[in-house]
Amino acid sequence: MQHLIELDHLAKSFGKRVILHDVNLTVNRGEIVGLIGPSGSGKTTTIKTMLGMEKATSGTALVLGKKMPNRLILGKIGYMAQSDALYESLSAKENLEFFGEMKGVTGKKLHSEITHVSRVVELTDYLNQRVSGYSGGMKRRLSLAIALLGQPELLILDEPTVGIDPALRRKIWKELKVLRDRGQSILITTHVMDETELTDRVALLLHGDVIAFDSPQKLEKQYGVPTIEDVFLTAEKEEEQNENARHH
Ligand SMILES: Nc1ncnc2c1ncn2[C@@H]1O[C@H](COP(=O)(O)OP(=O)(O)OP(=O)(O)O)[C@@H](O)[C@H]1O
Repeated sequence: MQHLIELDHLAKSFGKRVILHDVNLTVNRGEIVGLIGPSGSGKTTTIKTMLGMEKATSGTALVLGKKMPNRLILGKIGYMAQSDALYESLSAKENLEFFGEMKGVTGKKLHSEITHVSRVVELTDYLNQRVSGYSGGMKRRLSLAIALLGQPELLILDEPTVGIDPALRRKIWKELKVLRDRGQSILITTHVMDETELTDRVALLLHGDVIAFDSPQKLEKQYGVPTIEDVFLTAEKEEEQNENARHH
């Protein structure tokens, strides 16, 4: 298997509304790929369609070489959805135990992993608290910790750093790089442009198309600008001009 994720001319409409036009994207082993785009550009729809939670209108999506949904494959990836799916009446620790066991991590291994992932997201002191008393940011952090359990070869993280303060965000990125260096692969969506400077490759999603896909450094060079935010603004402007030219 060459790519852990391979999206080939993926398209998705809801009724007459086209959300994804033509999304092409790959994730290789041991790399962090960012998917950025403004709110409503189709990031979550891309992820849900690739995971088979939404049916593609056309095109193909392969995850670990297989078409989703596929239960075996789902057990092998760490997926963090945009909305938290946690057991509110249970403690954080009980949530981690439950989801860890579902992934087949048990006994001492489970407890050492829980200790580690809780540290990464700085929830060690709150593990015995019920999730219903958690803030939004704490719930995001717990969801991320759950996704990391079992050291999955592929992590798919949908806006994992929303509601998380900058210091912890930096720490989380550091951990993601450690995982990447160990050979795990990560697809991460965000609308925080400066976060994508930390990815190996970044796909810019605009109106349901990937308008550019390369390393942040190469994109900055190609567009002759200093940041990914500038790349995005420049690419967006070019797209608009192309659109206008097509209509005149
Ligand atoms: N089930 C659905 N039925 C109809 N429209 C939908 C459905 N799901 C998403 N959409 C529409 O698709 C568009 C893209 O939504 P999506 O959630 O993929 O964007 P996003 O890039 O993840 O945005 P955000 O950063 O705000 O989460 C939105 O306009 C949304 O209203």
